[in-house]
Amino acid sequence: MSILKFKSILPKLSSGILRNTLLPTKIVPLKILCKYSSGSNLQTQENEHYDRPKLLNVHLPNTSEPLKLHPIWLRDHCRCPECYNDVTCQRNNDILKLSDQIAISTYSQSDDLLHICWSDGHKSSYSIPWLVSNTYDGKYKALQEETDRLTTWDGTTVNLLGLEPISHQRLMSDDKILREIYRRVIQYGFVKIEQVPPTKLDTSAVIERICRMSHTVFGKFWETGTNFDHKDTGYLNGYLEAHTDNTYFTEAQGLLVFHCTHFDGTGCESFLVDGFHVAKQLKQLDPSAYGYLSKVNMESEYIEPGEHFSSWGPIFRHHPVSHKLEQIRFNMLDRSPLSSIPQEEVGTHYRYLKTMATLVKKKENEYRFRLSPGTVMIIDNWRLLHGRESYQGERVLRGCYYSRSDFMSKARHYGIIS
Ligand SMILES: C[N+](C)(C)CCCC[C@H](N)C(=O)O
Ligand SMILES: O=C(O)CCC(=O)C(=O)O
Repeated sequence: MSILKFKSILPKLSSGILRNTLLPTKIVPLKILCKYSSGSNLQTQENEHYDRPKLLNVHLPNTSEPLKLHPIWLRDHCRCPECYNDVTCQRNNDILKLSDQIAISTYSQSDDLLHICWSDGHKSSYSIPWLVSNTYDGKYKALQEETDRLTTWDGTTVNLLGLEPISHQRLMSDDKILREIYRRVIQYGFVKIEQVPPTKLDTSAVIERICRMSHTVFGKFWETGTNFDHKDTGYLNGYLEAHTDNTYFTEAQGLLVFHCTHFDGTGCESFLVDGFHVAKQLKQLDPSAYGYLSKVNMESEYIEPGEHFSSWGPIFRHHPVSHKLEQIRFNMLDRSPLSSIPQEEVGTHYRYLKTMATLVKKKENEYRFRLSPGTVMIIDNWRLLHGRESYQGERVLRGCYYSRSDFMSKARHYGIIS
């Protein structure tokens, strides 16, 4: 086993709220002094095998375990212009040309770079902070151990978040506010933009300034209250219990944007429920209900002339690596006929579903307010549930969806998630 020692400080740790704490936000130029280990530390394993190769061990300061690097991984991750196109940020390599027999001929170090000459004559240089933050130990394992840093709330604590209003004028003139908008959505599940002129043009300009509108079956920039061009209760004036949208899409739209541009009537109070808070309550109240609703697949559907959407999944969906709660799919109106449960077991199913629905409907969990002309609201549709009371009179609600992938791409760009 080859051993390489680096004596230095570790790269600065990230401050992003959802970032893995072990990952550097950027590669900080480091003064790393490389000291090769003495003869006794330089070991060569006998019986080298494809899965038990000579690993290059890089000793970093303040860590007990060395960073272990397999030659084939290192050769595959060469970032030279021949192997990697840093304009397209894509690899150039053909994986089948990557030799299993590849071996390190020599290695050296200068500042924070590790240089390698390969047995095939190729030369590579790697930034050591980059190696730390892109390998199993530095990234994947850290992601598995990540703790939740979101701020969940109920109907009382939501008023204590102390969020400064964000004005239309500020949004349209100050690029820096965009990061804050993304931060609030990720941290709290919603954000409001105030003093937006209640016109179609101004609403769409606000929407487009933040992210791309998504084009779904409902169109891009939709309007309700004035038409019934999609056969959904959202287009009518009745009571809508708290729900998430698009439980019937394979990827539910990530964010919802609402702007009530006209209201002349009575009723129509809106409410939001922090589904992640409800999840915590359920876990505490009835852990087996939480476990069940995290596991059992339910089908949801949306049907209108010419369309039939369907998707399967549990109510609580967890991240495949961190196992943290990632998405709530909860819309009791859009449930398909229940076929995923043998009839003998449906009693338990309804009992768990009702336990969850009771928590969702708990008054203490609801953040109540009126959506009124001037306020554009962005809501995390993977976390918050939204609803409204019935109303009489005239109302125009405009809005759009942002896809999860699009919104998270920007949040990552702003350094809020990793
Ligand atoms: C938001 N907008 C009015 C366009 C569509 C509403 C769709 C509501 C539907 N029941 C669902 O849960 O997805
Ligand atoms: O009309 C509203 O305020 C909410 C509509 C709604 O819940 C929906 O369209 O999903």
